[in-house]
Amino acid sequence: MVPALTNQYQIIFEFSPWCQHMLQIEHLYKNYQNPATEHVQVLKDINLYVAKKSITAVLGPSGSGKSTLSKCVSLLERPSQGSIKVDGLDLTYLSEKELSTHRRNIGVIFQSSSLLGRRTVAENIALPLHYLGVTDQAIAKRVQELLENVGLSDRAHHYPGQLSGGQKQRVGIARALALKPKILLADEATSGLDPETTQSILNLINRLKDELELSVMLITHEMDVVRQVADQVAVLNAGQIIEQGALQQLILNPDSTIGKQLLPLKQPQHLAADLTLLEVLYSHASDQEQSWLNDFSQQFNQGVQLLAANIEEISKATVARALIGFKGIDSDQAIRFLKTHNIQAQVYQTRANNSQTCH
Ligand SMILES: Nc1ncnc2c1ncn2[C@@H]1O[C@H](COP(=O)(O)OP(=O)(O)OP(=O)(O)O)[C@@H](O)[C@H]1O
Repeated sequence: MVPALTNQYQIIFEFSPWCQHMLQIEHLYKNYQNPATEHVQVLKDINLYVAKKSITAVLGPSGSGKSTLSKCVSLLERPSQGSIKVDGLDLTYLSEKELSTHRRNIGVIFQSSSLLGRRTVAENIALPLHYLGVTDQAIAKRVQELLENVGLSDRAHHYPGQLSGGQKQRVGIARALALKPKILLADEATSGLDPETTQSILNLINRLKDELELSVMLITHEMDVVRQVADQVAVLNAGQIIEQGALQQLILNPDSTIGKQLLPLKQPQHLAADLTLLEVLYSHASDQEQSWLNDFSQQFNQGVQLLAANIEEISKATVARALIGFKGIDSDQAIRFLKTHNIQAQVYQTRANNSQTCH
């Protein structure tokens, strides 16, 4: 039973224009109690928000709880505690009957597109509409629209067995969008696809997000996927979120572990012992030239060596992590100078130094 007061608040929240997050997961816990096993806590105090027209990636190693989180968000599994609000409405309070209506707001794409092999592409896409009792004429129109959206108009009468992995996934996306959901939940949607197909599926999800104003939660273990499309990133480890934030902010945070993994720096093999080493981090608009290395040399009248660099185009900006080395310049002075160029710098700990510290 939903208390009357809570219902009122839910209704006010549902229609309020200032509710900027389409999906709000708050203090979510999931425990399992199997007869064969002891009490298992799989998710612990998960707090996660997905804004309208944005992509939040949930990244985590095997066993970290990604599938369980996905099942909780689509309410295939009931959370043990906490709330899952879609457009302001808490789904965890709803009865199974109410849930069957509200679940339509969440379209799910799975790793293997799980299509019915004996149904054509058009019939697979039409399934959710059939279950809802939509008329044949309306179904035909909607399926045509969806086929165009995912670029498969010429495959309507093919069977899944006649499609490539990427095409099957496009059918899965069309089916997930059939009921015009507000949220698209992509659960390992590109796992097992080659890099080119992965890129095309991510481009499609990105385009549909903008055109259909979707909020996307993308569950993945692939770093490349996150780099390519995520606006926000949350890292799940042993059932807890250990880091989260905007993709670019995490990369530009020198203390972020996921930032280092998203934009790693390869340490050169041989580093002269007398070099002062700085790790630098910066971003600038992709059409802006950066001449900070020249400026640095001129300022200190000393040569500077660029020893390693990883430069990526991320969220329409150039983001770089680099290692520079120089002699005869005070490192604090160098760090202060770089700051005037909006470059963050810190003294670089070589692996040899790090292992000395550890021992
Ligand atoms: N029904 C269940 N009963 C008990 N434990 C479970 C149940 N389902 C999942 N778990 C446990 O929860 C943990 C997280 O599992 P989950 O499948 O969510 O992880 P994952 O991050 O999706 O892993 P993978 O990437 O390998 O699919 C695992 O230790 C798993 O054994």
